Amino acid sequence: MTARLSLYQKAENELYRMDSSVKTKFYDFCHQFRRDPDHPSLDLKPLKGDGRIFRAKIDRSYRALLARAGVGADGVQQWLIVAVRHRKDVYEELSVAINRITGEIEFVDLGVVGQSVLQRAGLKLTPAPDEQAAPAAEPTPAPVVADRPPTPAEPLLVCTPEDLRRLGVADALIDLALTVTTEEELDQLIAGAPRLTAEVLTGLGSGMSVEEVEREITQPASTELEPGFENDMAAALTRTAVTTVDDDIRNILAEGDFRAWKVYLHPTQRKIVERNYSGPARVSGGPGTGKTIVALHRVARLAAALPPGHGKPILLTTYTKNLTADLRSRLTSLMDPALLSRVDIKHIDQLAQSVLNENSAPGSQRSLITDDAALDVLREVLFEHDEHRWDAEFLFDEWEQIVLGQSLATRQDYFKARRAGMGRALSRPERAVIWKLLDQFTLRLNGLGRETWAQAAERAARYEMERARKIQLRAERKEDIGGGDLTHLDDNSSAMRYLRHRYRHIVVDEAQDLSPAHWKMLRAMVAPGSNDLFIASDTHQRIYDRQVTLSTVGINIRGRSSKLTLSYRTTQEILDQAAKVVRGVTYDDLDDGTETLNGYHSLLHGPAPEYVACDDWTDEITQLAEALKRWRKEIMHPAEDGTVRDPSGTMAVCVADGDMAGRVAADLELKHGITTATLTKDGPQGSGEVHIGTMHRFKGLEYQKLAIVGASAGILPRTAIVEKYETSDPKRYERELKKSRNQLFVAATRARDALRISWHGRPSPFLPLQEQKDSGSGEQGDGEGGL
Ligand SMILES: Nc1ncnc2c1ncn2[C@@H]1O[C@H](COP(=O)(O)OP(=O)(O)OP(=O)(O)O)[C@@H](O)[C@H]1O
Repeated sequence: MTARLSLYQKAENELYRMDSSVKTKFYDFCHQFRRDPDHPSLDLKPLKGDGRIFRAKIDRSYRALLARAGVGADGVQQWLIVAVRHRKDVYEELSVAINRITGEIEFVDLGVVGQSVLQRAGLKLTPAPDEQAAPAAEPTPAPVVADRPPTPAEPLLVCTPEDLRRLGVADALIDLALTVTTEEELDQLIAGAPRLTAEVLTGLGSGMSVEEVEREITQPASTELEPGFENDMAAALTRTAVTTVDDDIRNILAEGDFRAWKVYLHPTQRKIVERNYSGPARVSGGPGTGKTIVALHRVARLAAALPPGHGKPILLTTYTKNLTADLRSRLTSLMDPALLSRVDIKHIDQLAQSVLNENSAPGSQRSLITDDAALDVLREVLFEHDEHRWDAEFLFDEWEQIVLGQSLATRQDYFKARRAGMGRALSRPERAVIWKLLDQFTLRLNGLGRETWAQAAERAARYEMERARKIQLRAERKEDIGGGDLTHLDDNSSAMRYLRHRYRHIVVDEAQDLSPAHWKMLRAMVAPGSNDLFIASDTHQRIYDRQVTLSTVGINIRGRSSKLTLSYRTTQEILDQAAKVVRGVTYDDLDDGTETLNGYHSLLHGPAPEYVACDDWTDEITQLAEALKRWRKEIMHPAEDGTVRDPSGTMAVCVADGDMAGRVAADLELKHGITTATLTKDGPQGSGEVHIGTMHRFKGLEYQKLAIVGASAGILPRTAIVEKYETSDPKRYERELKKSRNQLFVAATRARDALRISWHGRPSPFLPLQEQKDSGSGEQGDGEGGL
C-alpha cells in the first residue's frame, strides 16, 4: 500500500444511490489507488480552485474527487475521497476546509448550490477541463463574477456573516447563505452543504434564533482543537466521519445504507456516546434522530471499557418485548460476541419479574393480571360496598398514579400524599374511604394470587431499594471502622457479604413510558456514580399514562442532558405535518423543565403526506388497497441494474385498536388479495407483505410507506373513553387527549418516505387539516361535516 484512502460520509451516501456497475468500478478504482495513486490509468490531476483537491478517473464517465489529508503516523500518504461525480458535473470551484467548530474536514461544492443563488452572489462555475476534450489548461481564476440581477429580494435569514461564522457555517457558504431569498433556495443550499452548515441553516430557516441554534446545534457539535493542529489535515481526518477504504468497503457498498448507522455516528451523536458523565445522563430528540442508535453505541462503548471479568455488569432495557428483541439483534450486529456476553438485555417488566422470582419462595409467585381484568375485580368490590361516589376507572387511576406511583404503604402516607395532576380534590374523610376500598381490592387480588404489572413493578422496586439500603449500610459501617471485615454485624452471611449492586451501568431506551416504580427499581440496581444511568427518551412519544419527575426518584440529570435534532428517518415534509399534531401542547423533560421539538429537522425530502377523506369504511379500505398496490409497484420498480426489491415488511397500516386491525387485515386479504402480517408484542405474526397493527405496536419501528386508517373524530381520541372525564375529571381528560395525540404523532413518524392518513365521517381534530386548507394544499375531499 502506498496510499491510504478514506471515504467522506456524503460521498458514501452518494455512492449508495449509484448504479451497482459504478460501485464495482469504484471498488476497483480504490484498489488501484491504494497500490499506486500515480498509476496512469487513474490520471490523477489537481483541480485549479483549491490546490488540495484532485480528480481521478473511475471510468470513462465517473470521477473521484479527492483531497490530500497529510501523512499518517506510519509515513503513508492519506487521501480522502470527498465526492464521486459524473465528469460533466465536475467544477473547479471545490474546496476543502477544516471546520472551526467541529475540527472536521468539510468539502464544499458550489456546483450543488442553486443557479439563482450563485447568480445573485455573482458567481459562475467553471467546468473542469475533461482530459479528452480539454484544451491546453489555462489558469482559471475561480470563481468568476457574473452579471448581477437587477432587483435584489429580501434575504431569508436574518443574521450577520459573523453570526454564521460563529455558528460554524463553512466559510465558502456564508455569503451565499445570506443571499438566499426563498425556502427552495435554502433547501437546495442545505442539501449540498456539509453537515454542520446544513443543520445550522435548517435551524435558522425553521425560525430558531441565532442563540437557540448556538445552544442546541453548534455547542453540542464543538470540539476543542489541540493548539497548533487547527489546520492539520491529518489531525482533522481523525475527527471526520469517514470510512477507511479497505476490502470491507465492498460489503458496505453492497449492503447499502442499511449499515450506515453502524459505521458512522453524526458528530453530535458521537459526542453523546463518548462523553464521560459524572452521573445519570439523558439524550432526548424527536423521532428518528438516532436516540436508539446512540443508546446502542453507548452500550458498546461502556462494554469496551469494562475491566476483564465475567457476569453482566451492563443492563440495556426498554419498555416493550418486541423492542427488546430488536435492540438485541441490532446490538448483536454491532458488538463483538465476547463483549456482548457482558450485557444483560431485558425489558423492564421482565427485569421486575426476575427480582420478584428471586425474592419469592418457589411456587408462591403471583400471576399477572391485565388492567382490564383488575378493573373488573375493583368493580366487584365497589358493587359489594354499594359505593357510587367514584367509578372504578377513577379509583384505579388513583391507585396506579398515587398509591403505587408514590409507593404509599400506610393510610397516614395516603393522607399526606400530594395529588398534583389529578383532577378531583379529595378530602381527608374521602381519602379514608378510598384507602379502605383500595385495601379491599388489593386483598382480593392477593387472595386470587394475582397482581397487575404496575403492582409487580412497585414490589420489585421495594425489594431493590431494600437491597440498595443494605449495601449502603454495609459500606458506611465498613468505612466507619476503616475497612476490615464486619463480622460483628447481625447478618454476616456470605450472601450479605457479597451483596453488590446488580449493574455498573444501565442504559434505557424509550424511557418516557417507564413508571416511577420502574425508575426506583433501576436507581437501586446501579451504584450512584459516573456513567451509572444513560436514558434515551422523547416525551412527545409517551403513549402510556405515566408521568415521572426523575429528581424525585433519586435520578438527577441536570447538566447532563443533550438533544438530537436531525432526523435520519423521516422526510422534512412528513416531519412538518407530524410536528403540527403536537404543536401548542406542553411536554415535560422527565424533570421539572419542558421539552420542545425546536430545531427538529430532516435533510431528506419526499412527497407531502396525503390526507384522504372517504365516504365510508368500504370506500376507505378500497382506497387504501389501491394505495398499497401503487406503493408496491413503486417499491418493486427495477433499479438501474435490474434488481427488484422484496416489498415484504416495507409497508404498514396503522390503526387505533385491535378490532380495527383485524377488520383491515380481513378486508385487505379477502376483498383485495393483499397479504398481511399482524404486529403483536412478539413482532409481526404471519408472512404477509403489509404489516398491520395498533398505534402502540408501532413504537420504535419504521416503514418506508405507512398508512394510518380510521383517523376519524370519535376514534382519535376515542370519545367513548375520554368524554366522561371532560366534566368529571378535567385533568384526566387532558391527559387522555394528550395520550391519544401522542399516539398519532408516534404513528405518523414511523413513515420514512410516504405517509397517507385516511378517515371517514369527521376527521380527527388532531390532524393539521385546517392549515392544509389555509395553505391550499394536500387534502383531498373535505370529509363529512367539514373541517
Ligand atoms: N448516524 C447515523 N447514520 C445513519 N443512519 C442513522 C444514524 N443515526 C440513526 N440512523 C438511522 O435513523 C433511523 C432512526 O434511528 P433511531 O431508531 O435510533 O431513532 P430514534 O430517535 O430512537 O427514533 P424513535 O424515537 O422514533 O424511536 C434508523 O433507521 C437508524 O438506523
